[in-house]
Amino acid sequence: MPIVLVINPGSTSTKLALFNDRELIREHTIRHQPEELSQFNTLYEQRIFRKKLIVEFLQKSGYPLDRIDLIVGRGGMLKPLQGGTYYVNDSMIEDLKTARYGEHASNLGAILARELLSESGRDIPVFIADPVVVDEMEPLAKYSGHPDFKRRSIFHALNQKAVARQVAARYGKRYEEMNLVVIHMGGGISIGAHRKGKVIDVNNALDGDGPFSPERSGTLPLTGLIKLCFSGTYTKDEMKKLIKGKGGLMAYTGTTDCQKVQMYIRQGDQNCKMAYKAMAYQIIKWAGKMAAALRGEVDSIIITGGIAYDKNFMIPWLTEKLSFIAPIDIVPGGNEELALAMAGLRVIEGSEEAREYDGLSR
Ligand SMILES: Nc1ncnc2c1ncn2[C@@H]1O[C@H](COP(=O)(O)OP(=O)(O)O)[C@@H](O)[C@H]1O
Ligand SMILES: CCCC(=O)OP(=O)(O)O
Repeated sequence: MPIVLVINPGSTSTKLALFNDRELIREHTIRHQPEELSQFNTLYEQRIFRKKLIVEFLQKSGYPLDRIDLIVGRGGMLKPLQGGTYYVNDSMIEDLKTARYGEHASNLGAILARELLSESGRDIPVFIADPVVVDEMEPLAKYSGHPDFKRRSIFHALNQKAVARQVAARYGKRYEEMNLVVIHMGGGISIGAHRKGKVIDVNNALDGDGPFSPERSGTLPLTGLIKLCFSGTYTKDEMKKLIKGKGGLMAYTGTTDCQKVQMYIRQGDQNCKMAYKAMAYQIIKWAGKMAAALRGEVDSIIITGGIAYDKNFMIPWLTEKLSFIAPIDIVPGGNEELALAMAGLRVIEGSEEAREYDGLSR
C-alpha cells in the first residue's frame, strides 16, 4: 500500500497528513502566529521554516522521507485552470517561485513537495490537485464594472468541491445533480455558487472581493482606498498587506485567530464582538448573492473551514440567519487532506490521468 504525504499550506496554518493508501495514519495542523510568518519578506522565504516542520512531523510519525511513496501538495496561484490533478513540473515551480500569478500560502504546496522530493533522493510521483485558481466561472460573472478589471476565480476550490461531493452523497445524489452555496471560512473566506458540479460564480478570496475574513479586508470603499494609496503614508507593499494579511479581523481585533477573538469576547470586549458579528453579517450577504446567482434554486448551503468549528459564531450569527434560503450542512474544518491524497492515488492507480501544467500556453 502506498504511503502518501499531504502538504496543505494555508495563510494561518500548515496542515499535514500521512495516509496508507486511503487510510489516515496521522494528521497534524500547525497554526502560525502572524508574527511568526511576518519575519519573512516573501512567501517563498517561508519554505525553509515550513519544511523543517514537515520533516519533524515525518520523523515523529515514524515515516521519514525514504518511506514516502507519493507526495501531494495544495495547488496555488497558477494561471486559471480546469480542475484536476497536475504533475509538479518546472514550469509550475517557476510560476509559483516568481509569484507570476500572485502570492498565497498555497503556492508553497508544490514548492515544498518538490524540495522534499529532491532531498529524498528518490523518484516518487509528486502532484497538486484542484488549485485555488480553478476557473469555471460564467462569462457574465467575470464582469467587474470596468473593462480594465476582470473578476478572477480564486477560492478554496479543493475543499469547496470535496465537501460539496460529501454533502451530495448525504442526500443520495451526485455533486453534478445539485445546486449548492458553499461557504469556506479560513484565513480567507470564499463563497461559491455551485450549479450542477460547476462553480459558476465565487468571490475572489484574495483580492478585495467578498466578505472580510480573519486576515483580509474583502471589498472596500474605492474612493477611500484610492485616497490612501496616494496619501504617501503607505508604500505599495504596505498597501497590499493592509488588504491581505493585516486586513479584516486582524485590523479590527489584532488577531487572525478566531479562538482568541472568542476569548476576548468572553472577557467583555465589545469591539471584538461587533467586528466578529460584522464578519458573519457580510458572509450572509454574500451567501445571498450566490443564492441569487442560482436563481434561488439552492439544495443546500454548506459551511466549512476552521471557523465552522465555532458554534458561538455559527448558530446565532450564521445558520439562524441563512436558514431561510435552504437547508444547512456543516462540515467543520473540511476535507482537503483526504481529497489531495485521493487525487494522487487515483493517478497512480490509473483511474485518472494527471495533467501537465504549461504556464506559457493560454
Ligand atoms: N475550534 C475552533 N473554534 C473557533 N475558531 C477556530 C477553531 N479552529 C480553527 N478556528 C479558526 O479558523 C481559522 C483558520 O481556519 P483554517 O481553515 O484552518 O485556515 P487556513 O487553512 O486558511 O489557514 C482561524 O481563525 C482559527 O482561529
Ligand atoms: C487563495 C484562496 C484560498 C484561501 O484564501 O486560502 P486560505 O484561507 O488558506 O488563506
